[in-house]
Amino acid sequence: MLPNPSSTDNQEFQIGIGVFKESPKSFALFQISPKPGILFQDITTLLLDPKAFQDSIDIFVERFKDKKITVVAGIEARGFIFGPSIALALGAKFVPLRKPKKLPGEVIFEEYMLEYGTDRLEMHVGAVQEVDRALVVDDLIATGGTLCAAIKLLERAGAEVVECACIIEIPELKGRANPIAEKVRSNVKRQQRRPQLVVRANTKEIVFDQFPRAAFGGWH
Ligand SMILES: O=P(O)(O)OC[C@H]1O[C@H](OP(=O)(O)OP(=O)(O)O)[C@H](O)[C@@H]1O
Ligand SMILES: Nc1ncnc2[nH]cnc12
Repeated sequence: MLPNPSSTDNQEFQIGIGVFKESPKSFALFQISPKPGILFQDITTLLLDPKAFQDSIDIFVERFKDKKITVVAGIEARGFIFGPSIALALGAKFVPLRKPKKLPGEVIFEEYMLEYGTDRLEMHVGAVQEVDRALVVDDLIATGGTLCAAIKLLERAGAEVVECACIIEIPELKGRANPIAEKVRSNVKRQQRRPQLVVRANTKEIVFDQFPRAAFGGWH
C-alpha cells in the first residue's frame, strides 16, 4: 500500500534517504513492505521531485556518453521509468526486457530467482545484433538475479553488455557476490546510519532539504 495524502489513518511509512554518489544530491526513499518480510525500497518518491529525477538521468548519461552504447535495455517494470530517457540522451535504441507473455513477437527468455520468488525475462528476437553495445537499466539490484538474466539474454543475442546501471543497491542481499557484479554500477548510496524520518501517511511531509546533503565519490 502506498502513502495516501488524504488518508487519515495512522499507518506509518518509513522514509530513508538516497544520496547520489556523484553529486551532492539526496532524495527521499520509501521503505514499505508490500510483501511480508521484505523491506521494499520504493523509488517513486524520487519521481515526485522533478529535479532529483532529472539528476538521476543526467548522472547516468554523463557516465555512459562516451562508451559507444548502441542499445539501452530496460527491465520491466521500473527499468522502463529510467531507461528510455537515458537511451534518447545517448542516441541509443531502447529495448524492453519484459515479464512473461507480454511481447507479441518471437522471444528468447531467461528464468531467474528473486528475493521473493522466481520470474522470467523475455526479449524480442532481432531486437539486438552482434554489433550492439548494451547498457542494462533497472531501478534496483537486490540479489542480482534479474540483472544476471538480462545480461545472459543480451549476450545470447550477441550483444556486448558494457555495464548495468541501477539507482539503488541493497548491499545486504549481496548482489555483488553474483558473477555479474563487475558489470553493475549503482549510483545511489542509502544513508543507513542516518536516523530515519517516520511520517504519517502524508506524502506532503517529505522534506528533501531536511537532511544534510552529502556527496560520495565515485561509482562502485
Ligand atoms: O536483484 P534482484 O534480486 O533480481 O531484484 C531486483 C528486481 O526486483 C524488482 O523488480 P520485481 O521483480 O519486483 O518486478 P516489478 O518491477 O515488475 O515489480 C526490481 O525492480 C528489480 O528488477
Ligand atoms: N527489497 C526490495 N525492494 C524493492 N525491490 C526489490 N526487488 C527485490 N528486492 C527488492
